[in-house]
Amino acid sequence: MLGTGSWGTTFGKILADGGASVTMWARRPEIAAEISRTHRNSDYLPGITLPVGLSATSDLKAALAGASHVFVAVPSQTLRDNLEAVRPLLAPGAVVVSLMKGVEKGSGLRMSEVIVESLGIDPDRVAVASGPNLALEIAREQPTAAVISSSRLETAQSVAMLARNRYFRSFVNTDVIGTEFGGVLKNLIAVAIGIVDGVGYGENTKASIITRGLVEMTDFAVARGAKAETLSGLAGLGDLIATCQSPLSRNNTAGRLLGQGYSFQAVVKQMQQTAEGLASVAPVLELAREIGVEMPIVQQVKQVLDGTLDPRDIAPHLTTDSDEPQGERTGDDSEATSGGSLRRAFKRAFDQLRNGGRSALGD
Ligand SMILES: NC(=O)C1=CN([C@@H]2O[C@H](COP(=O)(O)OP(=O)(O)OC[C@H]3O[C@@H](n4cnc5c(N)ncnc54)[C@H](O)[C@@H]3O)[C@@H](O)[C@H]2O)C=CC1
Ligand SMILES: O=C(CO)COP(=O)(O)O
Repeated sequence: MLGTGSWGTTFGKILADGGASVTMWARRPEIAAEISRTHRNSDYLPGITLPVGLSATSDLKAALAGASHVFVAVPSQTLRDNLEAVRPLLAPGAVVVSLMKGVEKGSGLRMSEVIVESLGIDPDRVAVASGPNLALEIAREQPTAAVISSSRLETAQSVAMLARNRYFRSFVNTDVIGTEFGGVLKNLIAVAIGIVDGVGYGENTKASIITRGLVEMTDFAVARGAKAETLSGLAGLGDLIATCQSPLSRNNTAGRLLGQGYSFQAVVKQMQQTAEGLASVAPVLELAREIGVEMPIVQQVKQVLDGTLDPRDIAPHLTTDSDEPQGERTGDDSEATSGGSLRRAFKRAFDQLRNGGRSALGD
């Protein structure tokens, strides 16, 4: 496991509690020492005792030696630099799993794309994990589900077999684009929710933004090649709900501070942990512009971050977008997915027939 922040450490615990032998790589030797000696990571997971099957080192070579699966949970903007050191040390045939929920500034690449490019490995050896996975809740062993996705189903399955235990269940799919973008985009909507929370608006405003936000997420992801149904699953709607309603979410928290009137610089200074949404706004809007998808909520988050929009005005498009009443277009009836429900029903029936009456494995 590369990264001993809140998610890397929690995922290491998930794997070790499922029976795997886990070596964590920590950038800071003092964190590696604390994990190995006391089975604690008090900066990131206060009050949590880590399993004995989990140890840590700050020696990257030792951490990667003979590893069949390498999980990565560092801040997205540091991934490329970190992988430079990993490349010569990766065991032949090792599967690399991204736990991250950001896109790279400048290139706009998803984390799995950065992994393929930087390590020069086949996409079939890369998987991503996503879903409603607030680290501290899982570290407290509260029952949770996630999705593991890879272009090769067997790769996703091998990871899902490792990432399962009595409190954690992994489903699989092969829609890497949808699974990754679900995690990236829900962060941006969670920032918007935090902002209106900070302003003092109530549940109607938040439910309106979550619902319209899901349409924005689906439009964007489908235009980038995702399957619409992935955005209705754990990696889309599931994660959107968890992140938008939890004070544990760092993106939500960052938004709340903005809504309370703190500047972007002040918020960045206050955040002790990674809030990926803050760095993803600009590259996501650039990608949206390239494919001609409108993202009014994300656009307004950017304006608040830039200091050009008063947080109290963040949702005017919900009420004053147009003089003409508009039809409510949901993710399910967007052009990209028209007939989606019917097609899905047929596909489910077909999959069940193919599986001898059992439902197909997957989220
Ligand atoms: N915390 C959570 O609940 C979840 C987080 N994620 C994703 O996991 C990824 C990692 O996030 P967290 O662990 O939560 O962040 P965190 O802020 O808790 O920890 C980040 C870790 O990366 C290390 N780090 C910082 N700069 C680095 C660098 N240049 N090179 C190497 N390591 C560096 C930090 O020392 C720390 O150990 C993010 O993409 C996040 O979106 C995904 C699901 C859940
Ligand atoms: O991705 C997460 C939950 O699934 C964590 O969200 P935050 O990064 O906003 O804390």
